[in-house]
Amino acid sequence: MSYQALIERLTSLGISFQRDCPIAPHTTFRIGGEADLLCVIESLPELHDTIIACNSHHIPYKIIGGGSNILVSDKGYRGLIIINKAKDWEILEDAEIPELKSTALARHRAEDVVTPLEERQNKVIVRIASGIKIPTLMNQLLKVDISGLELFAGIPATVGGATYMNMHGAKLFFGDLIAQAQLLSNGEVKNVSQEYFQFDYDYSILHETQETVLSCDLVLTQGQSKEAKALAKEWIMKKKNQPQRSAGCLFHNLTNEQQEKLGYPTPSIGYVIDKVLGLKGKTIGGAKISEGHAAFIENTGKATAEDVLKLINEIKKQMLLKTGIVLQSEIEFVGELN
Ligand SMILES: NC(=O)C1=CN([C@@H]2O[C@H](COP(=O)(O)OP(=O)(O)OC[C@H]3O[C@@H](n4cnc5c(N)ncnc54)[C@H](OP(=O)(O)O)[C@@H]3O)[C@@H](O)[C@H]2O)C=CC1
Ligand SMILES: C=C(O[C@H]1[C@H](O)[C@@H](CO)O[C@H](OP(=O)(O)OP(=O)(O)OC[C@H]2O[C@@H](n3ccc(=O)[nH]c3=O)[C@H](O)[C@@H]2O)[C@@H]1NC(C)=O)C(=O)O
Repeated sequence: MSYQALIERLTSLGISFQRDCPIAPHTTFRIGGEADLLCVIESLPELHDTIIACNSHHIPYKIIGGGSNILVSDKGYRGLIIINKAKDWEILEDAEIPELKSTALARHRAEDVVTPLEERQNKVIVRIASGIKIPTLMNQLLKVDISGLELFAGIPATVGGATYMNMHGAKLFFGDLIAQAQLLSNGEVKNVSQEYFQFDYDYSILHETQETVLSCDLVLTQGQSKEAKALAKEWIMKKKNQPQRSAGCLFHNLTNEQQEKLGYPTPSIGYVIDKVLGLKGKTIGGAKISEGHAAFIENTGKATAEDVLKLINEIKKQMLLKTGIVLQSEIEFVGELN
């Protein structure tokens, strides 16, 4: 693959890049080989222009947001890795507040659904660039007395990754808050509403279309920041056992039907890996099933992607043997993995 034309284009746009650059520092796992090319973009016009340049020179690219839901191959990535750090946001004054649907209500029993701070009369729409990290955004918004993200406190995802995966915190899904989004689709910018995404558990239509989220218009709450701060603190505390050098929960929790059929007290896949499969603490190379929460694999220092994959396969094998359930891993794989 020749990168010369792309390099010339990026240079003329003033976008700096590195060759043969390690991807691991841009992921929460801290695992992965080198990218042939890697650039860090700081604004939406840069993100837009970089993708257009890749398309016109037929160079594969991959966007990394928080890098919190990916496992990067030990062989790295052939193409351009784009680290998205576009972080502007603005309140859209007088924007119409649409009726929104909830993935949570479609999936869980209504009485189980936790909604963020019930009193939501004073709604506000905020347009947010896709590269900002959720904790940074939450804190900046709380400073101007806007709440609504507290159930996602402590999740190191960006707005783009959270949309792509329909991130959840408790039983609130990120897509539940999206009024509209601005996507880059085949070189064109388009506005789409919540319905377009077909949000489900760890799913949006972006898995099929490969469009890029430039920004999202979120319906948030004007006020209640004091209560929101307390709730955010509570969720951060609840997650204190979860390891940092990981990619979140590796598998979906059980469905209500699976849980009932197996007679387990919780749908938590962490519970199953720990108490049913007895695999908590199992280690392959530098990868370990976390002692803090067994749905996480953690990098104890020098784990490779191969180590993590072997551990994932071991969990899948034991799960199938003991419960008959075929587990699907929920993380995205980047580059060539065996
Ligand atoms: N509940 C929890 O405690 C935790 C949850 N998570 C989950 O991790 C997710 C990952 O977020 P993040 O770390 O930012 O994502 P990542 O950087 O890990 O990227 C994950 C995927 O999101 C896609 N993506 C990233 N940015 C964009 C964008 N602007 N437009 C379209 N697609 C994009 C990429 O797909 P591609 O380039 O192929 O389009 C990639 O495959 C969250 O949604 C959350 O669900 C993670 C950790 C903990
Ligand atoms: C980390 C993620 O989200 C996490 C989120 O952080 C936590 C917040 O409490 O709630 C979910 O975990 P979870 O369903 O395992 O909830 P927890 O409250 O941690 O555990 C539920 C029950 O399982 C038990 N449990 C959990 C882990 C474990 O190793 N052993 C165990 O016995 C716990 O004791 C508890 O009784 C999300 N997981 C999924 C797949 O929905 C993610 O999606 O990446």
